Amino acid sequence: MAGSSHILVVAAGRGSRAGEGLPKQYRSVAGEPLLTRTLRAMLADPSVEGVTPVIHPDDEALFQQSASILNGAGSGRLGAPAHGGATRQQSVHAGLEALARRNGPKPDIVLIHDGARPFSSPALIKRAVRHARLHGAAVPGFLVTDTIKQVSSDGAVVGTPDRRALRAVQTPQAFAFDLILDAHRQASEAERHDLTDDAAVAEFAGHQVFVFEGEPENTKITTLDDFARAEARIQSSLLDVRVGQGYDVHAFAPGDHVWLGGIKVPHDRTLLGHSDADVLLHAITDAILGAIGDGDIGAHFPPSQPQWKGAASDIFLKDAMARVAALGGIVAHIDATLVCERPKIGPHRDAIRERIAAITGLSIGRVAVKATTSERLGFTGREEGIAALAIATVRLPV
Ligand SMILES: Nc1ccn([C@@H]2O[C@H](COP(=O)(O)OP(=O)(O)OP(=O)(O)O)[C@@H](O)[C@H]2O)c(=O)n1
Ligand SMILES: C[C@](O)(CO)[C@H](O)COP(=O)(O)O
Repeated sequence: MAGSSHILVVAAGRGSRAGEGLPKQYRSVAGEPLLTRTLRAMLADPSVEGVTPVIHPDDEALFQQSASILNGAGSGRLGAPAHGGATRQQSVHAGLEALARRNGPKPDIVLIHDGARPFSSPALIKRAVRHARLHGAAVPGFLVTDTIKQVSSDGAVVGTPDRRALRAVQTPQAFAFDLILDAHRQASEAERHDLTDDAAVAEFAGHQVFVFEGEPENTKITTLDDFARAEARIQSSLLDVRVGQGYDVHAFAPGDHVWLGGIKVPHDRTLLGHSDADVLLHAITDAILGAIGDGDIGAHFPPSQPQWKGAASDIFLKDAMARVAALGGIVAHIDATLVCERPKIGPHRDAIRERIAAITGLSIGRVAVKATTSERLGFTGREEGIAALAIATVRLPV
């Protein structure tokens, strides 16, 4: 019987070659943090029992934000993050030790993947697991098509290896768990911290490593140019543009605040209805679901189910975002209008936009929130309730 497999995603680096700013794994690529994309790719194969991220201790909040966008999309199999070290090798070792300390059985197979490689396919994960079972230590690679030169420090060519014997290797690298944990322990005890991949760690410990077919598209995002290429690649595949609309109404009742766009707004009444009655988030959620033809908020979160009573509505919006991401798409833009006499929305507009941007992972320039009165006409004019309308633009792969 096949045993269990687990994936370690190392994401504790500082991204120094990608220039200043956030660590590269938390920067946005086509509207989503790079690490969110990588984690989703790793969670895509349901036969993998779990995915453990290895992060820098300073990045807890950034990590939680990136992981929260996954919502659904296999995220139940995302484990608590381990803390990495000063080099990739030390981060992998720390992650393996964290897995070894876990309660319960250890995985038979562990795949070790760079957080900076968001483009791996589920087929590559399956191939990696299969070859690890076959050989104990296996890495994805492909023939090099350029001639490779060995050079001395002054740039003088000192050799031209036969390229037929060369392979460019990538991740996920796949191993029997005990083999690679022991190899990392040996390298660490020998104070070898300069090994640039886990195959080299296994080789150091005397194991035979095999190469299986990798994916040229499975590139690593290392420099700013790589970010530009990744962005262009994702954007150019998203040519199926959809527009969805959402509309929602909630009635006023006695109370002292309303939830609008994930912000608690003081008011002399409250809103009644599904969850926390956040009429704005409900309309936006329905607009996104409409764009992908996937029902509406009530179909996925029936008001008859007691767990949604009083629930914070960001859950529903994150779920809709995850449904778009699961189709390989992005939400390009949200435009929403609140219709009410009171409370006045202007003073809260920026906070609401920021909150929606944080929930969705969109930049604030892609979130518009407007408000209007209905000139004292109709139920909103009589201050019996608030209405919200929203439009979402979604881009999906063709
Ligand atoms: N101390 C480190 C260094 C790297 N990594 C991870 O290993 C992967 C491959 O490393 P690289 O692309 O070199 O990332 P950085 O080390 O962040 O980049 P740089 O070398 O430019 O600083 C990345 O997902 C990175 O986060 C890690 O977990 N811990
Ligand atoms: C592990 C790796 O991605 C295989 O190609 C590569 O060695 C990582 O190198 P980095 O300098 O840590 O990015």
